[in-house]
Amino acid sequence: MDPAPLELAAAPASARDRAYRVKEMHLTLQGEGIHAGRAAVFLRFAGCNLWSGREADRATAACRFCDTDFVGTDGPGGGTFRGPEALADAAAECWGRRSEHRFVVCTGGEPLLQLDGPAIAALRARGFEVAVETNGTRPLPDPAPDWVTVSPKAGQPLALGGGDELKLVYPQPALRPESLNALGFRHRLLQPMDGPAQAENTQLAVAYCLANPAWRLSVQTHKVIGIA
Ligand SMILES: C[S@@+](CC[C@H](N)C(=O)[O-])C[C@H]1O[C@@H](n2cnc3c(N)ncnc32)[C@H](O)[C@@H]1O
Ligand SMILES: Nc1nc2[nH]cc(C(=O)O)c2c(=O)[nH]1
Ligand code: SF4
Ligand SMILES: [Mg+2]
Repeated sequence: MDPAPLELAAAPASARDRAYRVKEMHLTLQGEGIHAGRAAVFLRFAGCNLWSGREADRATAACRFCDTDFVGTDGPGGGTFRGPEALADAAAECWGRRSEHRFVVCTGGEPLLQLDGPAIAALRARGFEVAVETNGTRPLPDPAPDWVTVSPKAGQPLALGGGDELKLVYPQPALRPESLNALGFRHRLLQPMDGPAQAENTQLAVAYCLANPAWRLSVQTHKVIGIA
């Protein structure tokens, strides 16, 4: 049998053997929310609990407006990473040698199906501030990410009652922004739903923010400037 290094032999099997399935990993600018414009490694986990990712299933999925391909591990920088250290090493390589302001955005798919405490600790150990973009249906790991963005989906109960930013894709007729007022978030944003009605949805979001100044607009800036 192949002997494991001592420190790995001492670690629990779950942390040592954990395989993370990643659709893509690349350096870009955060396009959305309060951190829009900030350089970040985008770590996009494969898979979601609200849609299979297959177009044939979209019309019957719990979340039907998704703008993202999160199926498989075949994107740029994607793959299966064995253990938190391998995952964090790949993110550090993506960032490059610069040491300051390291920022990783864990997204998906639904990142909280895979992102666990050991992965967050390994990313932090490499100097990263760790952000997550989640649909809010799963609890946070321990240690928790440094920045939590929750984007709730109509009809899907929230497991998270607060966070750093609430980013509601708008409009979702069965999920009015007012119904989220009691939740504990530092920032509240409306992000116009992309798709055939994107221009109209943007006007609706602008009107809502003008009438309700606790909310601000989140434009998907990466789409405007044509980066990933
Ligand atoms: C692809 S999701 C992945 C993270 C997580 N599953 C979630 O839904 O928050 C990343 C962000 O894109 C948003 N998003 C997805 N489809 C969108 C669309 N058609 N228009 C605007 N935002 C969208 C999500 O609400 C979320 O804030
Ligand atoms: N540039 C850029 N910013 C983003 N912010 C959230 C994104 C996501 O898909 O989670 C995203 C994305 O896909 N690209
Ligand atoms: S929950 Fe997020 S990743 Fe899943 S289908 Fe909806 S927008 Fe896409
Ligand atoms: Mg995206």
